[in-house]
Amino acid sequence: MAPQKSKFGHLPLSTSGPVDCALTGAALLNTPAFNKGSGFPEEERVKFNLTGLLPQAVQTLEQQAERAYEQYASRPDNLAKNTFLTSLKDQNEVLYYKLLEDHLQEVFSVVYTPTEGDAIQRYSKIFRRPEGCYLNINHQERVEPDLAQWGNAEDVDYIVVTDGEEILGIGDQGVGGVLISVAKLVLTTLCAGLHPSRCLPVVLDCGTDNEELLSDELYLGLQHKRVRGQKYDEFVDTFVKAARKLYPKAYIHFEDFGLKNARRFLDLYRPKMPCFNDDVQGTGCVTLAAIMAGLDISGLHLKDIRLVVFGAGSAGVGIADAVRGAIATEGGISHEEAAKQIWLIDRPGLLTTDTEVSDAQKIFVKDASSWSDKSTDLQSVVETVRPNVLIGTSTVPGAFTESVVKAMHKNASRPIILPLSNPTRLHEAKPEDLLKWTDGQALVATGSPFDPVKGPWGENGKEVSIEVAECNNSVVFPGIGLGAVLSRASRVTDKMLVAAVHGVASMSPTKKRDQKAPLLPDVLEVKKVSVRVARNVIQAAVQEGVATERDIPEEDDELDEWIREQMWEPKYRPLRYVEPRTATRAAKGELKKAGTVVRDDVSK
Ligand SMILES: NC(=O)c1ccc[n+]([C@@H]2O[C@H](COP(=O)([O-])OP(=O)(O)OC[C@H]3O[C@@H](n4cnc5c(N)ncnc54)[C@H](O)[C@@H]3O)[C@@H](O)[C@H]2O)c1
Ligand SMILES: O=C(O)C[C@H](O)C(=O)O
Ligand SMILES: [Mg+2]
Repeated sequence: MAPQKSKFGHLPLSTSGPVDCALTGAALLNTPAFNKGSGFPEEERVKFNLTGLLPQAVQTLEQQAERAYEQYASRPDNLAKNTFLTSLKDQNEVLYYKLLEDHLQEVFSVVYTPTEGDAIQRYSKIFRRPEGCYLNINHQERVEPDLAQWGNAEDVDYIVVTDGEEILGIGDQGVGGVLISVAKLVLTTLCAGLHPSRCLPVVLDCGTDNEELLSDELYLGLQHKRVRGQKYDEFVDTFVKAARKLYPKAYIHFEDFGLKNARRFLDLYRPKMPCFNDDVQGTGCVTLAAIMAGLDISGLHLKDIRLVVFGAGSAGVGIADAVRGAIATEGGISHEEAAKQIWLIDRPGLLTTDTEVSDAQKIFVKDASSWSDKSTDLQSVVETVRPNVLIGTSTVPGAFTESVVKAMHKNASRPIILPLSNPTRLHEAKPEDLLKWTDGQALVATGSPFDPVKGPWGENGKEVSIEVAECNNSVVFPGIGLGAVLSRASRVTDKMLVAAVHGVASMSPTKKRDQKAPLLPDVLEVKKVSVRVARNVIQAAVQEGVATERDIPEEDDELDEWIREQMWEPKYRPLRYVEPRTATRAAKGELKKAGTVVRDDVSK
């Protein structure tokens, strides 16, 4: 079968056309990127020496997905389901993504927040096979050769890297953090069609300060305290430099680094390469989009915002920055002026000129003298500053008490309240309580998924069901990554991020003027959202002069088609046999877990 040519010509990520493969027999069945199991058609069974290794029936991907779903559904709990899916991914990648796509709503929380958090905590207990690239702080000379095993310069588009120090809200998980890199990449494929074989999950193993892991003899990482200081900085820098050298086009996504490091590395590397910190920037973008949707419903504007952020770490300050930028841009005022509308609270209470703060927090501190006669805890701050938006990124469950919420509601008829701490048990409040305490008036979105809340908040006390949007960076990071990868952006600029926010906000169900609509698009819309976000990001990259890809279509419709054509989909593609001697490394299946890289035929 001749490779299908796109009307756009050369598309490095195109997913149509046959796949070159030099593997045969059992080796082919054991290579998840090529394996089709009972889905191998008759002629491929003959050509690739599979007859005798498979039962006779040739089944469709749909039939296989049905069977796999039945097996999945029979697992007793979410962690067992998560483990089942990990094994499936290890056997047949197309079938895995097909199952996820067919049951998106149901599986989202199983492959991602919150169940992935449980899998990470139990990493060394439930481990079966390695996934991703494990780098060792004690052997920095091996960073480059270890990373080089993942392919040639053209083979990697997207890298997620973590050092495992601040995983979700569950703290230091050491080497188990690799599973957050894996999960974020599953979403980039599922939600934005990044080619699964062109994504690379990395964990920087620096040791761990988690005593439980240190005393667990089954722990799989370096069993010593976290290395910090100069050696740690050198390790991160060695990794970044090696990644840039080996895969010069790859986009680097930093995930779940510790508070002190997340911002520092972002500031250091951002001006030099296409990189992104999801906890700071992704969370900032999606939360700003949710706030904008909430303002729309309550008839307010960015200039009216009075925002209290509880938990001023990576996510909290990232959100504050995004909101500050938006207020400044809309109002044509300085960032210092805009910061006056935002109050940050952390362990010591409100951050004031008397509190020790980080560089990133500095712009938000309030004059201590004007607070000298007042308490600076959450309740007092809410009573004093009368916020209309309250955000939780503190990992303190239940911090938004009835009394705090009622005090806020006194001055804000439609308070926007976003408890974002993950996993679910760490949320600052439950949606049902927030709605109960505010007579159904709170505009709520949460960091992890929650069921709709029923209550007597319709006309004449009629019972209504209120859907709660998930305000998770997963709404936006896949689309930002897709846009950056397709435009081959040399940087990720502020304007590209603002464009992403507008992309998400434009798809909020509240645009239909439904006062009870969730603030953000539903998970089922996720691919459409990613295309929209990618379009905005690409257009901003072109305007900013950082897009290095030529031939990017100008018109919206054509650009959307160009984006969609390059998104990988879970479909079986015909295999074309190539001699091992002449095969590329990818086709030989030598790369990544003994062979999950697939070279797209159309790029030749
Ligand atoms: N929904 C999302 O998309 C999303 C994105 C990123 C982070 N998060 C969640 O947000 C939480 C924080 O993540 P992070 O990366 O910012 O972590 P972080 O460690 O950088 O920040 C947490 C902050 O909360 C503060 N804090 C702790 N106890 C407090 C208390 N009693 N009172 C006030 N402040 C307190 C800490 O001092 C720290 O500054 C986590 O639960 C994480 O899962 C959610
Ligand atoms: O991973 C998530 O669910 C969101 C976020 O990146 C977090 O660290 O909590
Ligand atoms: Mg995170």
